[in-house]
Amino acid sequence: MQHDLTLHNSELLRTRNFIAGTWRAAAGGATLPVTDPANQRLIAEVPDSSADDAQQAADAAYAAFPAWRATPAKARAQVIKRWLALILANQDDLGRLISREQGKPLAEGRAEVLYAASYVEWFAEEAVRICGDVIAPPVVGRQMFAIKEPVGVVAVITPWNFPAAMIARKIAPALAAGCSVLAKPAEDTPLTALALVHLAEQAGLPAGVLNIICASRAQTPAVVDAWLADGRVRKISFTGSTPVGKHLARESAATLKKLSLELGGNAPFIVFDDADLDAAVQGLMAAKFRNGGQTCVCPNRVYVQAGVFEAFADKLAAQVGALRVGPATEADAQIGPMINERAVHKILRHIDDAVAQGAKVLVGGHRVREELGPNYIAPTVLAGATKAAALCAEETFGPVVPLFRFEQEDEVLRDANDTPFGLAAYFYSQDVRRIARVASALECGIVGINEGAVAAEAAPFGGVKESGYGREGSRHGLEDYMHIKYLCQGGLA
Ligand SMILES: NC(=O)c1ccc[n+]([C@@H]2O[C@H](COP(=O)([O-])OP(=O)(O)OC[C@H]3O[C@@H](n4cnc5c(N)ncnc54)[C@H](O)[C@@H]3O)[C@@H](O)[C@H]2O)c1
Ligand SMILES: O=C[C@H](O)CS(=O)(=O)O
Repeated sequence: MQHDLTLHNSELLRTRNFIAGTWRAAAGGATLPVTDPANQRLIAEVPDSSADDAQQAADAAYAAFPAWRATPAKARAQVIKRWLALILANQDDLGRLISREQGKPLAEGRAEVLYAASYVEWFAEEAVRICGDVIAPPVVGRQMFAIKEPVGVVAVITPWNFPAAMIARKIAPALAAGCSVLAKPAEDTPLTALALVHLAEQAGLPAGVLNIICASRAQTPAVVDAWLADGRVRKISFTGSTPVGKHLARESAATLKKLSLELGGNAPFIVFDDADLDAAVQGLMAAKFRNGGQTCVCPNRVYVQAGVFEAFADKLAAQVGALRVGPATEADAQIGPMINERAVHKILRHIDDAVAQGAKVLVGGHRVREELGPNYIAPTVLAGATKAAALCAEETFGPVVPLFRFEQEDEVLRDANDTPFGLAAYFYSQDVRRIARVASALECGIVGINEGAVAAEAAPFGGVKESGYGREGSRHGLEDYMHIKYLCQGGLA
């Protein structure tokens, strides 16, 4: 059953699983609703899959892998390029689909399509540059080679905050490497992923090479656990929360699967007293309020050196207070609804906890636009939060900026690194020696130096510590979908 989502290309609204080249309902016939976070209205219903569906998908992917692996890299690249062309040709519809099911402003939805497409383009090009080594033999009569081979069947599990980009930056390298794919998108935002798979089918991807099944939060463990227990599934590529990432790491040990884990963050954003304050404010606005703060790399703690604290706080509060909150249907909306009530409750808990411990609300701090629904939070700046505040240890994943004052560099580096997470960090300084020291001292995978917008397909994206391991994008992104085989040929003396 579908509701009022009109697309230029109506074929993009898919409400079935895609297994072995056919669109089908869940084996048990169950469905789950996909609702618009802007107003809680039903958009469509998709299959609520079970372990049976997971098994069927794994059968299909395993059967399709040998032929796809044997397909010349150039031919694989051509299919991926056709997929790219179809994604770009459907940018408007895909952008609207993203905004509708995830809630982000339409401009951000359209931009995400281009971001997703940039990964597809990157790995279409990388596919034909997979090279190995010819090794100088240490003894006479021997030839030695190191070749790269696809790992096999890959399960990709993705979050709701970037419904197109997160799945594209997994499927594209997997296909480029010659792997076959099992995809399980987030229960809140399956429609974009289903549309992308439809376009991959249109691009001529052979049946069984790419399979996608949807599942509710309740059914997802059964689906993914079936893949975890299946020895034919040789890799899990996961983007999501650290607790789920740890679960996948534990459960994949039984069959020693290769893992890529892009997990939670708790990014510090540091403003030193020698920073360009206007640039720092702009950088923070870009990093923090993209997708309403619902990104894994957005600043979660903002440290400002004492000498510039008041000036920075004033500049920031003025900009944050001017942000417009509303649904994607409002052209001037800059901050959309949060994804669901659970997310809203966490954000409000963080604000209330910080205030209870002495923080002052400079702007925001409450729900807004409640006539539209319960998921709208006012962009918020807090000053004077303590280290004991929940928002210091936990990822808020919303439009909340807690400002912390600091005196010395060594003090702020200690605080910045005082977290089990290590995904992204940002700092603003114009002192070249400080830039070198701080960039080296920060414990994370991504550092923005006088820059708040770090995402790019050419960059290795990933974290350290409990933000996971593996890298997505860049020339490193393909390695996670391949292994190296050493060939030693003797008898040539
Ligand atoms: N590092 C990154 O690139 C990155 C990107 C986006 C989001 N994230 C992180 O993801 C989190 C927010 O996304 P989320 O709420 O969708 O995360 P989540 O971990 O709840 O869900 C992510 C995916 O895992 C699935 N899942 C949930 N429970 C599972 C289980 N027991 N077994 C198998 N799969 C399960 C979900 O259905 C979803 O598809 C945040 O922590 C954010 O930092 C990280
Ligand atoms: O939320 C996580 C995304 O990976 C952030 S980004 O779009 O890659 O910067």
